[in-house]
Amino acid sequence: MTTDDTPDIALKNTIRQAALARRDALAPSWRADISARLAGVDGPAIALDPGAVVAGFHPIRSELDVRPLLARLADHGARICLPAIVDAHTILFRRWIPGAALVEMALGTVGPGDSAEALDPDVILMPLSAFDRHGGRIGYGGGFYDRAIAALRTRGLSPRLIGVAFDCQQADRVPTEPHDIALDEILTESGLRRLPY
Ligand SMILES: Nc1nc2c(c(=O)[nH]1)N(C=O)[C@@H](CNc1ccc(C(=O)N[C@@H](CCC(=O)O)C(=O)O)cc1)CN2
Ligand SMILES: Nc1ncnc2c1ncn2[C@@H]1O[C@H](COP(=O)(O)OP(=O)(O)OP(=O)(O)O)[C@@H](O)[C@H]1O
Repeated sequence: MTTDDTPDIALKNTIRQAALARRDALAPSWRADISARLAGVDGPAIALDPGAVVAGFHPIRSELDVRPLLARLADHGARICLPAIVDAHTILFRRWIPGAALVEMALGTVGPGDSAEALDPDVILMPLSAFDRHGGRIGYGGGFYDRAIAALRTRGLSPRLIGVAFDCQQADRVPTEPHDIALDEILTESGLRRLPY
C-alpha cells in the first residue's frame, strides 16, 4: 500500500459506515417485503440460463435477504451455492440446497460444511455495504469477495457479478483501489440495472 491509497481507505470507511447506518435504519418488515418481492410473484428478478450455478449469501446484520430469491431460482433449475469462510482471507463457494442446515463459520457467519461440494459460480450475488453507479463496491472490508473473484479469474473464469443492496446504500462515488473488482449489475428494490448507468 502506498501513502496515496490511505485517503481512499479512510474515505471507504466513511462511506461504508454511512451506508450501513442508512441500511440499519430500514424497517425490518419493509426489508422482508423487498426480499419476498425479489423472489417474484411472476418469476424471479434475475433471468438465468438453465442449470446456472448461482452464489448467494446467508444474510447477516441488516442485509437484503436473498434466500427467497435463491429458492425460486433453484425451482427454475439453478444450482445454488453459498460462501464458506475457510481461512482468515478466503471464501469458497459450496453447494446449498435451499433450506438445508448450515454450520457456524468465522465472523459470525454460517455456511455449508466441508462435506458440501465446492462449485465455481456462473453468477455471484454479492453482499455489499455501498455501491455507486459506475460499479464500485465496498463490502465489510475483509476483501473476501475481491480475492475469491480474482482467484476465479486466474483460472479463466469470469462470473457475472450482481451486487445486492437497498437503493439507500448507493453512494455518489466509491473510491476504487487496484484490487477492487467492478460490479456488472446491481439488484435493489428498484429492480436489476446494468452498470455503469
Ligand atoms: N451475508 C454475508 N456473508 C458473507 C459476507 C458478507 O458480506 N455477507 N462476506 C463478505 O466478505 C464474507 C464474510 N465477511 C465478513 C466480514 C466481516 C464480518 C463482521 O463484521 N462480523 C461482525 C461479527 C464478528 C463476529 O461475530 O465474530 C463484526 O465484526 O461486527 C462478517 C463477515 C463471507 N460471507
Ligand atoms: N485480490 C486480492 N489479493 C490480495 N489482497 C486483496 C485482494 N483484494 C482485496 N485484498 C485486500 O483485502 C483488504 C480489504 O479490501 P476491501 O476494503 O476492498 O474489502 P471489501 O470489498 O470491503 O470486502 P469484501 O470483498 O469482503 O466484501 C485490503 O486490505 C486489500 O489489500
